[in-house]
Amino acid sequence: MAPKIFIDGEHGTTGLQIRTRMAGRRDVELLSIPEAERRNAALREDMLNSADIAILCLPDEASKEAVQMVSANNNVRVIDTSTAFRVNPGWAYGFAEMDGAQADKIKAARFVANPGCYPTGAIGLIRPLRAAGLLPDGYPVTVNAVSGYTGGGKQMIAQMENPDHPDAITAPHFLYGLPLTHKHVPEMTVHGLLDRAPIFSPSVGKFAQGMIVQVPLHLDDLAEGTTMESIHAALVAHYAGQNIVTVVPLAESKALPRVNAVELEGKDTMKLFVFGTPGGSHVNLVALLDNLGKGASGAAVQNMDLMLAS
Ligand SMILES: NC(=O)C1=CN([C@@H]2O[C@H](COP(=O)(O)OP(=O)(O)OC[C@H]3O[C@@H](n4cnc5c(N)ncnc54)[C@H](OP(=O)(O)O)[C@@H]3O)[C@@H](O)[C@H]2O)C=CC1
Ligand SMILES: CC(=O)N[C@@H](CCC(=O)OP(=O)(O)O)C(=O)O
Repeated sequence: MAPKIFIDGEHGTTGLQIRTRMAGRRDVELLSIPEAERRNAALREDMLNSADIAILCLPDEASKEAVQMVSANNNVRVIDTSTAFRVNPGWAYGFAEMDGAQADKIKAARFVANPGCYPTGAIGLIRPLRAAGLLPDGYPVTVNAVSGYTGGGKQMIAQMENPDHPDAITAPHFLYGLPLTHKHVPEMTVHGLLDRAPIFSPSVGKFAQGMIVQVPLHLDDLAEGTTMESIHAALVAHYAGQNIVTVVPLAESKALPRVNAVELEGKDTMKLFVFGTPGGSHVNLVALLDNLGKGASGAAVQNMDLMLAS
């Protein structure tokens, strides 16, 4: 019998994209509730407890309630796409490529926390350098990013797409998270293996799906002898043997005049770049992804497939 999957929040931005990715699959059975009943708690509880895997695409508080609804039922495994459980040690962090053991942890887990979109880029760049000893303790990491507006869910989509919305946003590109306390900072710190929280400055552009995450570094303050080439080599070694996260060859990135935030729209992969000048004193590490692909729905389906393979 095909495993049953229930997407709680299936009519929201992340949920809909997961549904699209599952369309036509015969190896799983999708349980579904009509859109008008999406907040019917009794019906949701029933569906959640009938699933082999429940994928939660809800705000944090609703996710916590959904987890409560299945906590006594060991037959149900959970993938949560919210921020609620990402630094909870009882949950596996759903970034399979972040180190060699992570895919097996996800396969075996009952509870999997799907990473945030920005942390996927930031951790993807930072963790291999921490693991290789290139990024020393105490280094003041900064993370600057731009996201497509679908990252803000249904509400921001309406603000960006509907000029008559009472809170319509007309800016083509805006900074937010200005108090520097964005909810993704703990996750970047813990899974980036950082001993100091990074300064994180996010922004949104007037495009639906796509994301650039930048981590600029001073080579003089890294482990002695670290160069642009050794950073690139560490990333290449870290991501060897899989095809979701690719490290762009230095010769290729050197020839690029610009990086297009929407290049990976609709794709579930991530590209990493190392920019700088050979012999120079600075590098800029860049991750390119779709906030709804490897940054959310694509990662959730990848995690579901790992869990089903266990
Ligand atoms: N968008 C993105 O790029 C990413 C999103 N995420 C996370 O995924 C989760 C979902 O976000 P997103 O899809 O963007 O949000 P949306 O607002 O687009 O969708 C959320 C869905 O959940 C429903 N919902 C809200 N509260 C409840 C409740 N109490 N009970 C049942 N259903 C409820 C909403 O219904 P209603 O329409 O009635 O409000 C809506 O259908 C969030 O935790 C978000 O942080 C993670 C990574 C990236
Ligand atoms: C553009 C935008 O608003 N983005 C969201 C993050 C989207 C994401 O990664 O989702 P989680 O909330 O699940 O972490 C934000 O900054 O809150």
